[in-house]
Amino acid sequence: MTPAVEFRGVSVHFGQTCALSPLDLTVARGETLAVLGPSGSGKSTALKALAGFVRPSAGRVLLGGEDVTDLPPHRRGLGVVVQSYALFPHLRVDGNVAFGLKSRKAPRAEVTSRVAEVLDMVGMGAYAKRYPRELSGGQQQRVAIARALAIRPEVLLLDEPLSALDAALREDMVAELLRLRAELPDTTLVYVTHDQGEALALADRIAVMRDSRLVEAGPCERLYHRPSEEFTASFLGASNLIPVEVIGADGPKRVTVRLGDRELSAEPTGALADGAKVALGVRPHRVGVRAASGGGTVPARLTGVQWRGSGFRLDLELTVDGMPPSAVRAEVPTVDGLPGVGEPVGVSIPDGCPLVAVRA
Ligand SMILES: Nc1ncnc2c1ncn2[C@@H]1O[C@H](COP(=O)(O)OP(=O)(O)OP(=O)(O)O)[C@@H](O)[C@H]1O
Repeated sequence: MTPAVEFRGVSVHFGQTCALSPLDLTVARGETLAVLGPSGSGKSTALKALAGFVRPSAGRVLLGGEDVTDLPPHRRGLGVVVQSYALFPHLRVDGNVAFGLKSRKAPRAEVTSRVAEVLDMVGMGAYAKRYPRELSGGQQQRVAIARALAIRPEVLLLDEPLSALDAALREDMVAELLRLRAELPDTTLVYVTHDQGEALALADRIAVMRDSRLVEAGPCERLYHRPSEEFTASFLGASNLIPVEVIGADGPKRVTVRLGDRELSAEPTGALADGAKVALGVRPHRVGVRAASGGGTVPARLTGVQWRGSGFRLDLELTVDGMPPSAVRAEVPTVDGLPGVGEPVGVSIPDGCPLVAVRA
């Protein structure tokens, strides 16, 4: 089927600065793609190239199979929501939401019914006559989403739509976006965020970006549990990357690795070339910490303890003979029975963690 969105070798330069290295990426109709990456990784630039706000230096942008690279933003038929709400301050809520329909010369009756419909969709039906300044941040962002949806776009672009809101409100808004998503099964969503929680909650697939490049793209579950790239493992789920030595393959999906004098079974996430430097990706909550080393544990030193309310974050340094000290983070429910900071401890790592090939 023709993809709803297609980037074909799209790159963007601002003078000497490369803001987007050639990007090849497709989004299927009805799919939610999260574009995830740290600040300055090129996420917004990719979205702006798609929306028509910046012109690619090379490559083509296609919507529904049609090349729109040379079309201005308003002729691309996209809905766009940005971080800063960008509502028109002099227009009431209904005026803001009607704006796109009026500029498309929609009949008055259609404008009225559609405005009421989308405001209800985002739970803002009772606020139609307010001005943006009379609304909270979360309410303004709901209106911005309603405004973007009013023209029934096939593709809705959201650029960090929740980042101006406080943490509790962001979680409520994610739940609302999921509900809205279910009401619009055919609409394609491209959601730019630096927040992995939002990406995992909302997206079908994630495109991970770093340094103006696409690192890898794939279904959320695959990227979270079996990332191919070291950066994905550390950024998505804050995996520890523990250097290990591969000592044998037990089939295509299992290899045995050695960490000190411990042998562990691990799951490879891609082809392992001879001599590849590999790391075991271990989430902090899967790292076990005990008082003394021995008994199947890896020797380590406790370097820091932080109480986080629901549990503790422990910073550790693996002290394996023949290996440089390696920092590891653990999340544990209790520190009862553990020695103080600076003391030796034993770290246990479960079988079945993904093995990430690290390029030398
Ligand atoms: N108008 C511009 N002129 C020059 N450089 C730019 C411009 N816009 C972006 N860049 C640069 O391009 C790179 C990618 O920026 P971009 O805004 O796409 O990143 P981002 O991942 O969206 O970051 P953030 O989450 O901070 O918005 C950055 O190095 C940025 O400084």
